[in-house]
Amino acid sequence: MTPQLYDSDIKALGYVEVQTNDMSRWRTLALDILGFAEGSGPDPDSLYLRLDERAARIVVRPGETDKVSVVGWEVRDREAMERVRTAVEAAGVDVRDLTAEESDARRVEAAITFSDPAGIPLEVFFGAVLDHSPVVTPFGARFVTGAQGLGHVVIPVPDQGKAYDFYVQTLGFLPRGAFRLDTPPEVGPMRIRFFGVNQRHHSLAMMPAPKQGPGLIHVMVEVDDLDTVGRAQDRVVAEGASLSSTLGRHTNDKMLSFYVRAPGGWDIEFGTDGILVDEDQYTTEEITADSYWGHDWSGGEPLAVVS
Ligand SMILES: Cc1ccc(O)c(O)c1CC[C@@H]1C(=O)CC[C@]2(C)C(=O)CC[C@@H]12
Ligand SMILES: [Fe+2]
Repeated sequence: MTPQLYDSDIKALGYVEVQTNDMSRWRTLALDILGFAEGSGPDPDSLYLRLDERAARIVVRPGETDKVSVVGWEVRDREAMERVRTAVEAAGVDVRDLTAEESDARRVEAAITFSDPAGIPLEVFFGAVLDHSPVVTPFGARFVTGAQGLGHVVIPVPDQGKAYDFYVQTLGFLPRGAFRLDTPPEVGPMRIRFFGVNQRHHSLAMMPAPKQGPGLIHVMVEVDDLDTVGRAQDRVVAEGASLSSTLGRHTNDKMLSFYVRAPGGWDIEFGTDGILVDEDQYTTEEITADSYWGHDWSGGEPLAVVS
C-alpha cells in the first residue's frame, strides 16, 4: 500500500473547549443524553469529557456567555509545532506560548496559541497526556477517534477567502470539497467548504456567516455503531433536548448523523459510518445536496449565527 502523504504538520483535531453560562444543562446533555464519559481535570468547576484515552477531548467551563474558547489542533512533536509557529508568524499573526501551568492544565506537553482570521482562538499542541483508566461511557458508546482525531468543527467565517488562505496556505489543511448554498442570485454563490488533515473526510468546515454568536456551527463526534446513534437520539427526544436535525446521511463523508442543540445556539452532530479518504486518489468535488436522505432541520431552532 502506498503511504498517505500530507503536507500539513497538523495531524488531527485534538480537543475543543467551550464556555457556557448553563453548566447544568451541559452536564445533562453531555453525560445523560449523549453519553460521554466524565473525566477529571484541574478546574473543579469545569466539565471534562472523555471519548478515549486522552484526559479530555471536550472541556466545558463556566463563563458569562456561550462560545467556543479554544479549538486545539494536534501536531507530531515540538519540531512540528515550531514549524507551525514560523508559518503563522510569517502570515503576520501573533503567536503566544502556553505557560507551563496552562499546558499542564490542558494536559499537553506544550502548545502555542493564536487566533484564526475569524477570531477563533486556536491552540497547536503536542504530547497529549493520557488517562489509562477505562473509558466507561454511561450507555456503552465507543467513539471513533485515533488517527482521525476528535471529529470535526464547523465554524462561521465572515471572510471565507481570508479563512481559506490561512487554513490552507499557512496551516496546510487540505481542501475536501464544497457544498453550494442556496442563495439569491444577487448575493452571489456561497459555499460551505470542507478541509481535512487525515483520513477523516473533514476535520474542519467553514460556513460564510456574519461575525456574531458563539463562533461555532457544530462539533461532530463519531461512534462505531448505528444503534449507539439511534439510542442517543431516543434520549434527546425523551429528555426534551432540542433536535436540530433528524437522522440523515451526508453525501460527502457519508456520515449517518443527527444534530442536537447545545447551550449557546450551536449543535453537536452525533454520527457513525463516516468514510476514510484515500488522499492518493482524492480530488475535490462539489456536492449539490447535503444529504442522501433525512437531515430535516425544519423542527429545530435556528442557529445563533443566522438568527
Ligand atoms: C453538508 C454537510 C456535510 C457533512 C457534514 O458533516 C455537515 O455538517 C454538512 C453541513 C450541514 C449544514 C450545517 O451544519 C448547518 C445548517 C446547514 C447549512 C443547512 O441548512 C443544510 C446543511 C447544513
Ligand atoms: Fe458536520
